[in-house]
Parts: sequence; structure tokens; C-alpha cells
Amino acid sequence: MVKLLTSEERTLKLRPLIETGGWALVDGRDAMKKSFVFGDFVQAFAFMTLVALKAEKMDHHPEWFNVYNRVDITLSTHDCQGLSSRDIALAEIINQAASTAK
Ligand SMILES: C[C@H](O)[C@H](O)[C@H]1CNC2=NC(N)=NC(=O)C2=N1
Repeated sequence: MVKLLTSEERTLKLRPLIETGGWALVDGRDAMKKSFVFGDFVQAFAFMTLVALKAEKMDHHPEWFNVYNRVDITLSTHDCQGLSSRDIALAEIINQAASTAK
């Protein structure tokens, strides 16, 4: 069973994603969010395809919304109702995928 991040893990692993990785905590929920803007829909969808394939391999899936060139992503672990190490791993993969797709 996947566990919520401890306060030490939040300091060591979550804080860098928030301070320099463009992620933000969600109000009223233990989750993190980030919006991505691409040149057009094809680039946005290529990014989503890359993330979808990686997420499926990890068996850990984003909550996301797309309109044209914008993709809004929220990460949280439903199995423990909050942020876990899986969200950290997926956020890092997503940041990497965004820098490839842009
Ligand atoms: C049965 C399956 O492994 C689980 O439902 C997985 C699938 N993807 C998931 N994705 C997310 N974000 N949180 C989960 O707890 C989760 N659990």
C-alpha cells in the first residue's frame, strides 16, 4: 500500500518541485498542480501521449484537463488520498516530457 509523503519527504522531494519545478500545492486538498502551454494542440497532445504511456507503465495516472494548447495537471494518489512518492516520480517525468515536447 502506497503511503502519504512524510514531512521529511515533503521537505526533501516536494519542496524543490514547488520552488523551482513550477508545481503548486492545491487549496483544500493534499495534491499538486501545474499548467503547461504549448505552441498548438498537436504539441499539447504529443506531450499528453508521452505522459499517458509513462503513467500507464507506472500504474499511476494524472488528473488532467486539456483545451487546445493548454494542459492543466493535478497529481494526487487516490489509494492514500494525498501526495505519495508516486506523485513525485510522475511530476519529474512530466517536467521532463514537457521540456522534450516544447
Ligand atoms: C488498481 C490500480 O492499480 C490503482 O487504482 C492505481 C491506478 N492509478 C492511480 N493513479 C493515481 N493517481 N492514484 C492512485 O491511487 C492510482 N491507483
